[in-house]
Amino acid sequence: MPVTDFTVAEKYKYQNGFGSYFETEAVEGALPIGANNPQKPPYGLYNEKLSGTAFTAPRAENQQSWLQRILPASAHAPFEPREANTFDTNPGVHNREKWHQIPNQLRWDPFDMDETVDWVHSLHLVAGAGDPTMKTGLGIFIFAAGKDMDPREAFYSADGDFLIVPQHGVLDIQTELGKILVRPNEICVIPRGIRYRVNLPEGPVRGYILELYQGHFELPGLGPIGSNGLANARDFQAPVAYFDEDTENEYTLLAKFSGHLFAAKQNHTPFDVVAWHGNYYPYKYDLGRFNTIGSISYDHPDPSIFTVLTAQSDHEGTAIADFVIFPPRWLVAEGTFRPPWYHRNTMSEFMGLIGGQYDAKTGGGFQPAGASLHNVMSAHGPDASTHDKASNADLKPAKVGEGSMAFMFESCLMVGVTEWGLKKCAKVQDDYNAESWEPLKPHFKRPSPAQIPHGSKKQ
Ligand SMILES: O=C(O)Cc1cc(O)ccc1O
Ligand SMILES: [Fe+2]
Repeated sequence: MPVTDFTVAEKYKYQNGFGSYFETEAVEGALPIGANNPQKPPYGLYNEKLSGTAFTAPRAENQQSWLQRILPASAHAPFEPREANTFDTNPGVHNREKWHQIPNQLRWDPFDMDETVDWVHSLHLVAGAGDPTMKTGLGIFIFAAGKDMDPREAFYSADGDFLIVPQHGVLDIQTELGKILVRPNEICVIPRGIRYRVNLPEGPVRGYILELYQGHFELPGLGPIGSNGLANARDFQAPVAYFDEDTENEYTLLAKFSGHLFAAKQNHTPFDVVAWHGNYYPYKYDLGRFNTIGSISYDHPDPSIFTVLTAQSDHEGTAIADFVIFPPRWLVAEGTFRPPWYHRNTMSEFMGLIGGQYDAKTGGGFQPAGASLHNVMSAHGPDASTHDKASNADLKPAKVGEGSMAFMFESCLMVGVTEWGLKKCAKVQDDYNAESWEPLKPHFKRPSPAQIPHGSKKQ
């Protein structure tokens, strides 16, 4: 069920639609009419373009917004490196950190809360591929924070778009373009460059982030499903313009740039956008609104039917990142082994669990706030206890995943694991294979020799 049903009063106002062209004014008349660069913009504001794609990107892909603000984003002192020895989320490039490329199936126990840090310092890169300096690939982060960001700080990532999946706690996000409240079972996307500040109104938070170093997320094509279904465009919500007015106090702008942290001072608030229009903006989506589609005859379909958002590579149908969910749903397939099949995938699969239990792993080792990684061609599938139950189940219609939400970041890229992800976090389970697949028993019943025309030898 949706988190944001009609009975829950929302703290902030939104405008609805995915990829829509929005206009929003916190002060009526702040957007110039019929021009982007009038000699004298309304109310003495500055206008500023924020480009999310190359100027010359095809019209259908082009993303940008025009911001009407009290002072331009460039009005700050030069950036200085901050925490250069500790803040590095771009392994390989600066040689302090390196990727571990390993074929093992990996599973992590729930990641710890950390109440001592704010949003910026809560970001732990666990896995990824590519390089933000080349605008290729993705980074997968775990976040765990217990402190509000300083009210005089704003953060942005020049490296990519953040797809944020909270698992615990509430994120109150003030962005340049307005405010968004994000709770578990909701997600939000903060595109590259947008400045924001995260408050934690209900205490500690924890969750997952996919940072997309190339392109942007879009809704998957629906093919024969038709014009509605899966995540519907109107359920995506963008903030309305909201601004602070402060040109007296000192603020710090924090930038994540090639995985490193930089800081610059400025003597005015970064949150001074009075109005904006465009199609480059942060947005949120309530996973409870996903219209889940599945087999109503037989067989287990590909999980692509559960794709919420996709970011395509240059090869259509092959994603740099798919965000896929496994919501509560009815399984009715007849004569079918209903959980996921055993498989090896040319794509890599990183999974997390927001709450409840995932129907492919009923053995107990895949827990909320934990994770798993099945890399390119790393074999996986239901654990032995799930196989046993599902092979003998009475195939009545059954609701799976009640109160549960698992998700997958699926990528065509082989993902490496960081030193933190493999060792420092101390959450990798050493009994994943032993618990999941090694206990599987052969059930092969050898037919009579006449039934095996080409022969085979029993050892
Ligand atoms: O491995 C997993 O649990 C994810 C998954 C689910 C599914 O229903 C089919 C394929 C797949 O990779
Ligand atoms: Fe899989």
